[in-house]
Amino acid sequence: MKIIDISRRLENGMPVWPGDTAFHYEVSWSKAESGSVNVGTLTMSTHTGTHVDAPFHFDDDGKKIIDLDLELYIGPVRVLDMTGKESIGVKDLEGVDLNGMKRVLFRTLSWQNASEFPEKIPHLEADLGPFLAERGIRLIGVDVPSVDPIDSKDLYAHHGLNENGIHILESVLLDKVEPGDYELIALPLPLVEGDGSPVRAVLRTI
Ligand SMILES: N[C@@H](CC(=O)c1ccccc1NC=O)C(=O)O
Ligand SMILES: [Zn+2]
Ligand SMILES: [Zn+2]
Repeated sequence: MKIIDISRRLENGMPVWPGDTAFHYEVSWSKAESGSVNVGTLTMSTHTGTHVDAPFHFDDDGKKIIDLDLELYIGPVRVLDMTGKESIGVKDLEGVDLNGMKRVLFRTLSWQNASEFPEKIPHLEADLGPFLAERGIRLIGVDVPSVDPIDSKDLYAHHGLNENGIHILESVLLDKVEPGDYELIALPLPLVEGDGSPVRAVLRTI
């Protein structure tokens, strides 16, 4: 059994959503000062790097991170090849076997330069929510920072998935992952007020 880390590295200077808080880590209390330990301070947006969205991110009445069912974030997942697509919809999933799967990851490989925030990403189409829900999917993950276009304000895909009970994992790193079946572990932090949370996402070969 092998563990594949599909998390983006969290480091100063890393790309973040345009206009959002930059990621910053520093040792704020050094061993020289404290006499015993280095202690760090983090400043970051909840949508930094590999992260999950809580429905509260796009719905004032939606669930917060602490309310999410952890069962969703651990278990069998199918990685599907979606390379070369401008958007992903039902048309791309016809004939794809999702039998018994609760979790799916779309591997678009469209975010080529990891040190820069992408200008254009493949988005999910509105027809996907009902289609995936009917087939039992509860969690969807993408290797780009959003399931909607970067400049979207209506966030159709976010809402459409949420209305169908499907949760969202964003900015996983699938460059070294072959399509197929794995076990996913991607647990959010216990953020009581959180609209999103960074996760350490891994795949285990089965
Ligand atoms: N929907 C995107 C994030 C997003 O839209 C966003 C993230 C940080 C700061 C501003 C954002 N959107 C502003 O319109 C996401 O779920 O990660
Ligand atoms: Zn997000
Ligand atoms: Zn999102």
